[in-house]
Amino acid sequence: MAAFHHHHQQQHHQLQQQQYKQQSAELRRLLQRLTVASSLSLLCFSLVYILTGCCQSDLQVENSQTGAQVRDFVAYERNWTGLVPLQPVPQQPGPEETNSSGREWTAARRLPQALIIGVKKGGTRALLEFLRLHPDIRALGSEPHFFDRHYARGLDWYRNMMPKALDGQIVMEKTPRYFVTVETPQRVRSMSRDVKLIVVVRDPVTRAISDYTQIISKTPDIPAFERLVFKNRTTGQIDSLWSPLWIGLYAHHLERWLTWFPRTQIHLVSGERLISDPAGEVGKVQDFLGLQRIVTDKHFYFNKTKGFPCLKKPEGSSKPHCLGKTKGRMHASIDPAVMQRLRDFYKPHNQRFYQMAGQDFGWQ
Ligand SMILES: Nc1ncnc2c1ncn2[C@@H]1O[C@H](COP(=O)(O)OS(=O)(=O)O)[C@@H](OP(=O)(O)O)[C@H]1O
Repeated sequence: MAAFHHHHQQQHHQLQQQQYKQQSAELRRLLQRLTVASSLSLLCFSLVYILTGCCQSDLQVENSQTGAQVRDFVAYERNWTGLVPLQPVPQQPGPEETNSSGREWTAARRLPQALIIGVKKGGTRALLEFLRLHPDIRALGSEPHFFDRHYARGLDWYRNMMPKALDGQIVMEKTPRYFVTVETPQRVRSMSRDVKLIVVVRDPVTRAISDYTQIISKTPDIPAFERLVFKNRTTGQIDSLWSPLWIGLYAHHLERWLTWFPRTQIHLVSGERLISDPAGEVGKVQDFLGLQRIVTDKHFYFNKTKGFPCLKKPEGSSKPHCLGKTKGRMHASIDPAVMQRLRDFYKPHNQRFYQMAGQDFGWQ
């Protein structure tokens, strides 16, 4: 009986041990699962983080006419708003975010009140970077191409692209292609009838060569400039529909804008003077925007190596800074006879443009 009792006790003990082992195995499995789950979620977070970074830079490239150009200014991308959510974010601050005078304390995203609409290769990047020194200007670093390429995404998408701005600050962006795209003026007007428009213009012949220099740097196999400018080389007929020449027909493009906006709402900047007297040209833009002239001579110095004005202290940095390598590059040398033919071609167009502009830009 005692033996039976002992045997029974042993069996019970073994059973208990087995149960205990089973339980601890289950616990271990649970722990393992927990570890795997938490590692997985950590991995997911890391992935999302990395992807967010990737999308941001992809978008920057997509949003510029030239990826290189945006990369030139990566150091300046302090206003960049990060990954653009397709869902609108709440724009109005809550009551706790306004002070007793009703003025907003926190910055909010707003649609732009000013646009640099052109012209490609006119000096638009230089102007935008100079204007960014002004504390009352908040400018988007990249080119959003909203009105010409991404219009279907809607105004909420566009607003979310903009940097946050305080009350009284002017929000702006630059997309040089707006000036020459047919549908743009009407679309801009339907966003706001009061928006201020800025166009940097430059001698159309030099501008065309600058444009061509960029094109050939990306597609080295294209024919020579001298071949592309002519529809028929023997008759000397110019191919005015070739994009680098088409863009330079400023009077034609401005006329279109003037059917939607009064002349007073469009400010023309001389691309040549923006180089020879940046403070003077930026001064006039500040007047046009109704801002105090805060960006002045003091902000610029002439960099002899670069051959262009540079910033003593660009936004968010204390070091002097010039624009990147793709700005102010050596142009392809062009047959002087072809240059002359182009000057003759543009002469009447330029005269008409000077009349509309109410100023002579002094192009040959
Ligand atoms: N300060 C300063 N530094 C460098 N470059 C300057 C500057 N001011 C004006 N420019 C002229 O800007 C030309 C490029 O124009 P954009 O910025 O409008 O080009 S783009 O349309 O955005 O590609 C660029 O054209 P290229 O000289 O043909 O490279 C410059 O002549």
